Amino acid sequence: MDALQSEIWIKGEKCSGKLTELAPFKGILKSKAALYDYQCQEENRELFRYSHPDGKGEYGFSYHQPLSLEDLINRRKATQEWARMSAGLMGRSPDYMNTLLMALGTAAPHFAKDRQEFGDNIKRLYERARDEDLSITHTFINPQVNRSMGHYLNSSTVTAAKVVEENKEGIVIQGARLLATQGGLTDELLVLPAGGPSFDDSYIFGFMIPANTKGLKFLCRESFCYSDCTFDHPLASQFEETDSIVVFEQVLVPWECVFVYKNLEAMSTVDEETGMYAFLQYQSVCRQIVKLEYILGLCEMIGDAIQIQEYEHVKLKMSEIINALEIMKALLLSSEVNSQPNRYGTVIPASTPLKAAIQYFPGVYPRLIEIIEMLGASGLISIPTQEDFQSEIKEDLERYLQGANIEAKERVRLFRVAWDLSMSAFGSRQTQFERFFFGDPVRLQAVHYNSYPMQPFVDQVQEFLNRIEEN
Ligand SMILES: Cc1cc2nc3c(=O)[nH]c(=O)nc-3n(C[C@H](O)[C@H](O)[C@H](O)COP(=O)(O)OP(=O)(O)OC[C@H]3O[C@@H](n4cnc5c(N)ncnc54)[C@H](O)[C@@H]3O)c2cc1C
Repeated sequence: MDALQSEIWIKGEKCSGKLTELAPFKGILKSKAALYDYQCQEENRELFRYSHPDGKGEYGFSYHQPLSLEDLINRRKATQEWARMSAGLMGRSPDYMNTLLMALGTAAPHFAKDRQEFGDNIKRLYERARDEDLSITHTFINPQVNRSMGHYLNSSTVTAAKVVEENKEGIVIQGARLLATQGGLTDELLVLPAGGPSFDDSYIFGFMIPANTKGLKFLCRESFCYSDCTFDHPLASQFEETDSIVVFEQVLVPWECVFVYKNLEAMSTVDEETGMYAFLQYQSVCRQIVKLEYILGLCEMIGDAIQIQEYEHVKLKMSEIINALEIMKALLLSSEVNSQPNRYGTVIPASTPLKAAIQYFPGVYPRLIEIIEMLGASGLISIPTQEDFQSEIKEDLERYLQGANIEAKERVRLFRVAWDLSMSAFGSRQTQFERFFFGDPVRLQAVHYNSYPMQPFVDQVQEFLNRIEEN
């Protein structure tokens, strides 16, 4: 990441020097490095690495094409093991995008239908990313300038990224996209057409380019990592991913990086051909389950620290978390049990239960955060810092902030985690992330309804009606 020298802006300044030493980024980069280190440890080899039949080498699990249910289950175990290293808080751990690239790259003939070289390109991009174990960010959304139904993307004022020139070397992109989580903090950037109606084919492209490509700028939001003290900011100091607007300033995308171009048909059938959404949802649901496990454990520890578990409403709230966890686990299992190979041999988890999970979680997550706040109460506010515990008021804190069976500093450490997950800027952003990261929940629900096989249920009711004898 230090060597790339990608163009990253934060708080009005262009970053220079080593990213791994800059306050907003060093925590998340260290946490990502820990994932790769863990994957490389000899004792984790079986779970995290696989050998390709060509015998060329060993690769990270997230690039593995599952060819059996066993492969899929292994993918789940590895995904969740990685997710546990961040308590499910790293929404864009590298396996998210690697999984997408695997789904696209192993379905190369789909892209070759348009132009043979597009099939070759996606296969080569996948294999290079796999061989070098690259990390990738993505940006699939146009700027939020005007979302009205009749809005036509005006070509005289380019806002959404579009092709402005095509030449021998490639396509030239001008405009912006949002919202790249970890934008600038990955090796590469993957771009697919933004959803919704497209009146103009200059907005239809799919490519992957290095993050340091000339003209590519990552405009980061303010960092929510206010200090690197892990006692004061236990989560933000490690897992603040940053989000950025991606600006393309006359970016030349070489032809060899392009795999979709001005072909709406290739995009409208891409999910059915590659299973890409099912795989992205599968990775997300695996991670969300881990997050739920941590929320459940955290709430139980809060309850124990101040001895509130005997109260009926506390039990009810705890059972809400348990229900959410069990529902998500059941949906994930259903997606595995009903998985099917596609025409390229890739075993794709069933999409219907995953769609249900990916819509259910954004609804239930804010409620779970509310439960943390309701159980923690003032404990989420009475959270002195590490410096306070090292100062003259130490004895006061130790006496007045002790728990029922836990020392004050340990109790504050626990409640600080709860605060950072719920009430801090980092925690609020986590809630917004879970609401929106897979797309607008409103439109996702509509898509699910539109694609759900309704006829068998209608037939069932019709048969039932037919059986009722008139009197
Ligand atoms: C923390 C965070 C991280 C993210 N990370 C990434 C990332 O890494 N990569 C990436 O590509 N994207 C990322 N996203 C973007 C995410 O995909 C979008 O937020 C999501 O698709 C919704 O789009 P939008 O934010 O532009 O909302 P809008 O589409 O602008 O919606 C705003 C409101 O208007 C309503 N609305 C708008 N249009 C319609 C319509 N046609 N019909 C009905 N209602 C409508 C919506 O329901 C919503 O209430 C991230 C978002 C967040 C919040």
